Amino acid sequence: MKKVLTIAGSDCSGGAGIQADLKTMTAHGVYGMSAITALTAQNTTGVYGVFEAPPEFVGQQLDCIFQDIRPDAVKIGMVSNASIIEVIVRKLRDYRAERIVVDPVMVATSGSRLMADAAVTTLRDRLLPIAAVITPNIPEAECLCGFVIESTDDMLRAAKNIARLLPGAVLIKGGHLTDAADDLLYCDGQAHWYHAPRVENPNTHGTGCTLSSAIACELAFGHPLPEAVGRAKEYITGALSAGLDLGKGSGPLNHCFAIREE
Ligand SMILES: Nc1ncnc2c1ncn2[C@@H]1O[C@H](COP(=O)(O)OP(=O)(O)O)[C@@H](O)[C@H]1O
Ligand SMILES: Cc1ncc(COP(=O)(O)OP(=O)(O)O)c(N)n1
Repeated sequence: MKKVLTIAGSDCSGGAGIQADLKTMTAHGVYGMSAITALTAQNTTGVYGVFEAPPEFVGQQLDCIFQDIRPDAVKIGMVSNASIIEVIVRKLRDYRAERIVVDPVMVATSGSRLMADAAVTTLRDRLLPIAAVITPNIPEAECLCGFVIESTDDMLRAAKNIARLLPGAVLIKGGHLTDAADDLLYCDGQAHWYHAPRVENPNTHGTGCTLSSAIACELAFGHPLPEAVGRAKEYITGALSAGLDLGKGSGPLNHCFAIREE
């Protein structure tokens, strides 16, 4: 069985973070493991508290994982401060971790900050260089490229600009542009578009976490990145389309639509 590790924050309401990642991994038929960077008190209406793990404890979790069950791929989500990022980079380099997917989570869709401003520089300079692919949404891509993204042409310009920051690839998610849900992968100097109709579902909590975990699973199976992204995109569209109406705000996805085996 393939093994995939998520390094991310916990969402007690189960829609995003570690919980979304592990559900995605189980639905893909891989063995999921987690190193928790922070506990959040959140639900479908917002994030009400964040309790960061001490960096050395994040390191201890990574030692326990890599010294026992080596992951085939790693997804990194919420990393709220520079010290946590530094320890993750050091450990992943020491253990020569492969197939690293970085979702540069900065702000939850509800508006709450999940990364300190000061950590963005460390993310850019230290974490992005070890990623096979990074998966910013539109506001995160704007933060990395420094200009406003309002169209698919802007997405391409931003992807080329961000690609200069890292040796790996960039997937800009278009979920925050209004008319469709088209994502752009910029990989080895080539643009790959993934077109999908917008699903009329207000319950989108955890879409970014789910997509990045699904990409990590597909990379663990050995699919080349453009194909892995295509398969992950089908998964996210399916989980959104299957619908689930839980909570008073933007509810979680339905991961039960596709319990599948590879
Ligand atoms: N209403 C929607 N219909 C279809 N796909 C969507 C919808 N909203 C988001 N997506 C897709 O979900 C994935 C996550 O995108 P996005 O919501 O932009 O990221 P984040 O959750 O990080 O803000 C992308 O593949 C995006 O295209
Ligand atoms: C613990 C935790 N990690 C990440 C997020 C953000 O989730 P994401 O899927 O990127 O987007 P939204 O759910 O905010 O739309 C989170 N909320 N909590």
